[in-house]
Amino acid sequence: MTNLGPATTRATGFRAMLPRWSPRLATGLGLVGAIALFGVLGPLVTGDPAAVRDTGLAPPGGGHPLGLTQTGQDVLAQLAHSTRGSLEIGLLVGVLATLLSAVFGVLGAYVGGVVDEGFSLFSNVMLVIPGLPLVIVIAGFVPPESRGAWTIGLVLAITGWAASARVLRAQTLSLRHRDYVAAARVAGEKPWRIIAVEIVPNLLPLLASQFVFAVIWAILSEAALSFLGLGASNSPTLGTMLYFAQNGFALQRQAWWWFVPPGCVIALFGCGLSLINFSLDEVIDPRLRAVFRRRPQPPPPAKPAASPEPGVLKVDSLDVVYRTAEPVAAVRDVSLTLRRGEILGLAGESGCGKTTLAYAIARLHRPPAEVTAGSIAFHDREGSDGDNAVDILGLGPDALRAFRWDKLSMVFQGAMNALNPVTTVRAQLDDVLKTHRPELTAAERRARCEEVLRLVSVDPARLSAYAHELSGGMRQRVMIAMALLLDPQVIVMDEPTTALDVVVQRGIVGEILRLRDELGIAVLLITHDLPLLLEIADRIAVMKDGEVVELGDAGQMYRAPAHPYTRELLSSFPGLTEVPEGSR
Ligand SMILES: Nc1ncnc2c1ncn2[C@@H]1O[C@H](COP(=O)(O)OP(=O)(O)OP(=O)(O)O)[C@@H](O)[C@H]1O
Repeated sequence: MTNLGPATTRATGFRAMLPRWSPRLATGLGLVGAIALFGVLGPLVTGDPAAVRDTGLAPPGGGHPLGLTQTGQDVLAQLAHSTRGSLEIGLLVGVLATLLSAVFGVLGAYVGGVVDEGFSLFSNVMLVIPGLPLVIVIAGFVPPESRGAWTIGLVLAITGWAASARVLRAQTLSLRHRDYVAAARVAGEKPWRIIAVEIVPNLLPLLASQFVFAVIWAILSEAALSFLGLGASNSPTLGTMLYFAQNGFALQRQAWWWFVPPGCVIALFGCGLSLINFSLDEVIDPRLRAVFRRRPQPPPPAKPAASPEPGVLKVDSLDVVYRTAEPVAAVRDVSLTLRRGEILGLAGESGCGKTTLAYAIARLHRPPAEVTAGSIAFHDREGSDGDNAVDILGLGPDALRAFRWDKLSMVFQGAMNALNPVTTVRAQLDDVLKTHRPELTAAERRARCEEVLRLVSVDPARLSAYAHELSGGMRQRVMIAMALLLDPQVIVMDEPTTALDVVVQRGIVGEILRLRDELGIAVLLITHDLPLLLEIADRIAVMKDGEVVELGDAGQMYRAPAHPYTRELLSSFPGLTEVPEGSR
């Protein structure tokens, strides 16, 4: 049993946007930092890279740690100056390309309408023009005498921003519909402030990652251009160094010290920036952290079968931990039994672990969530309790696929958004039947789809509707119908009526009761809504900080709550005190 606290402190605000320290990030920063330092300080101590000596081509040694070129120039001095030149171009392109992509991606998507369409069209046109050939054409038009680092940087920036702009546009389109952005708009905040305060901070990890990518791209492209003789002709870069090495037949003359060092600096710099980029990816998608760090653990060994208490689902001493940087023990030593045909309510404040428990029961938890102790047993209708027991945590992938939805199904939190927007209701219901009941004919499947829709009081004509053509309550009913398709013995419902108005909520609650009575399904009903549970649940389990603090008959709990937290929860619904005793 873990001793971890349910709540932990986390990095907030700007600190939350910084990548976590890891060997990968340390190596990346080390490589980039060392090369940047070499580029900044190297030219100050290595002397004149253009100074010609009579010695000619010479390998490392004799006061020249990296040898001499064929004209007697010091390779180390050239490398230092070239590194500085390449870094300048990388930085310039990184800044310019990120700015251009932010203007065309973020601004367009936020303003919308014609501006967005215009910006989007322009980005798409830039995207389909092949990058490097365009750079070669543009660079070829600029006369060599005015082809400095700035010109090349500008050319690379103009050709390299479009892909990033599309990614930023997609992300901004998603962000601008979030509730907090709508709230800022309703509060009368000015558009520039909404972009600067609400949208851009959320895009920072993405912008940083795109900046890093643009720098890598610029350094590699500049090297390619220089190699072709189209690079910055009046300022040294790693690319021009390679160009001169190639012109001086360094490879044929086995003068490795001339071309290997610039090649290595390019490779190591790209490698360092890529490692930093991976760490930034983890900031954009924090789920990657846990996935990179942990492999899924095998489920704990099942405990010996418990006493034959009647029940279709038995959770015994279950612990679920989120293995994040500061592990969160979201479910702690939970034991409960769901009886056949019973509605068992699970109540508790937000964050107490209800959803985590529901997901663990359906084996839908994903890393970083991990069941660290306990067992979940399902007792099949076909056998007497204790026989035919299925150890849910021990099921293999195929057995789990066959078990889930067939014996135990789920109505998810926010189910209204769980329907696929681009396929009809029929197609979605049909898919479940095709997977689990391949023996059914098309006509039988259609009949079953119509039957379950009728069960939840939705007109079967709606089978050909898309999600957007249904009301919120209808979508919720369709989700319940989907959970009923295979005639399961248990349905776990996570907040099935949240976000619905009271009238629709009433209707759905009525359906749940009726289904329980008619089909004998056991329901584990999770909700914040304690009055609702008091009304329809047979028994209620109250959770606090990951533990079940009270479990008992709903009427009894209403009349005489045993745990102080249950009393507190009940008193937070003042209307409950007005309900005459025994009215349930
Ligand atoms: N992916 C995750 N990584 C780390 N901690 C998590 C993760 N998901 C949930 N938690 C933590 O686990 C605890 C339980 O969360 P859970 O979603 O189960 O609560 P809940 O009771 O269902 O809340 P609500 O009613 O608001 O949905 C919370 O402290 C939450 O912060």
